Amino acid sequence: MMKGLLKSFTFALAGIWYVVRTQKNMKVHFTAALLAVVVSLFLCLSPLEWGLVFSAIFMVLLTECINTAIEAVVDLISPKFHPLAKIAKDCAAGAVLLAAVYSLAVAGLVLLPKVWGRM
Ligand SMILES: Nc1ncnc2c1ncn2[C@@H]1O[C@H](COP(=O)(O)OP(=O)(O)OP(=O)(O)O)[C@@H](O)[C@H]1O
Repeated sequence: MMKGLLKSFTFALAGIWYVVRTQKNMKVHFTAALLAVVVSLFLCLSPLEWGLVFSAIFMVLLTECINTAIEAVVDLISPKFHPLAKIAKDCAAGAVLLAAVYSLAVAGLVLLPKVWGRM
């Protein structure tokens, strides 16, 4: 049981590492996440505000992982142009965009006013 769990965990980490290695957007997301955490540490956020910041960070990272998974499956099943393949890839990319907009909203509503207040 523990062995199976450890195996699944290793596969999941390999998946995340694949996304980091191959997707330039993921590198950008990780850099932005790190920056957001460092800035947040200086701003003495409340638990709720930390929750919003982490929800934004994880939303972006997990949608990028799902987007990469969908792209891989689509490329496997439909290497040639197909309207349904286009829908699948465009919708997956749309999910990442929505998550990015959410994270910008959190940055604008939670972090920016605090940074502004310290100037
Ligand atoms: N097999 C396909 N059939 C139809 N449209 C496709 C197909 N593959 C890609 N597309 C279209 O091209 C767009 C870009 O696809 P692509 O696979 O290059 O993804 P990407 O967003 O550039 O991601 P990445 O750079 O991470 O590979 C898709 O959003 C889709 O509109």
